[in-house]
Amino acid sequence: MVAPPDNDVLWARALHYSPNGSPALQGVSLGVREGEILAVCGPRGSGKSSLLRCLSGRLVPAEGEVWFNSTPLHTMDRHQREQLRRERFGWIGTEPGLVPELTGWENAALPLLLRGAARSAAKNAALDWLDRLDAGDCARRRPHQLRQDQCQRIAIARALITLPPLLFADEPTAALHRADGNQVLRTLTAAARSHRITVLMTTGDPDIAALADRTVHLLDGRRIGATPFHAATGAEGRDACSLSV
Ligand SMILES: Nc1ncnc2c1ncn2[C@@H]1O[C@H](COP(=O)(O)OP(=O)(O)OP(=O)(O)O)[C@@H](O)[C@H]1O
Repeated sequence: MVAPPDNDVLWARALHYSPNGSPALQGVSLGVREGEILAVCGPRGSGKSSLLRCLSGRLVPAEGEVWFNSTPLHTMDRHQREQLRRERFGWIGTEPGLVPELTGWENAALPLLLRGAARSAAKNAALDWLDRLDAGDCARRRPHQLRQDQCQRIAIARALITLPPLLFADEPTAALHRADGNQVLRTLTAAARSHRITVLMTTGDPDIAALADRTVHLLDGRRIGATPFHAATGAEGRDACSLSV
């Protein structure tokens, strides 16, 4: 086993994944630096979700290595991976996946409540995050009373409330109206930057990818190059990836 580079918080080498014989990932390698916001782009079926699921320990690749700092995910058993995901990773899916019986703030506070936090402290933290995500007026309503973008803001608050070192977002705004999606993502990336949360997100939308520090592209389960984002303007861009395919 090869040790990962010191400056990468997440590092993957030569990932292969073929569900039901369909080659979703064919040798993808990737490094993500601490505090970086990285967008994985590609057309439908290019392997974006499969990559995110392998990197976050939701799936185990058939071949290859995944390291979180100095911890190898690919050799962990299921219980160890679940614990790591619960304690260190955040996840935002395309659908909010809220609990219908709970209010907005209870949904956002759920990770803290499950960790045994006092209800009042968890509520205050949830209200704070909902405010920051422009969803303060959703706190006392249940999901069926809310719009899709409001539910997704609650899901983002739920993912951020524990301040995970690493946040995975799988097409987090794909189900939203374009303007809503862009605004939700701006708030998410601003919150992540202010807390130095590393973010790995997938998207098929170049406008969403433009909010990241760096973009990598997938096609047919392979990386087809890495571009430092904003390289032309130098506005927010950081160095290119430490590893290529
Ligand atoms: N569980 C599965 N069973 C069979 N095929 C799968 C499975 N998961 C992914 N695939 C196939 O692997 C390829 C990559 O899928 P994946 O969902 O990772 O791509 P994607 O880029 O996220 O696409 P989308 O934007 O449509 O979600 C596709 O051809 C898909 O049909």
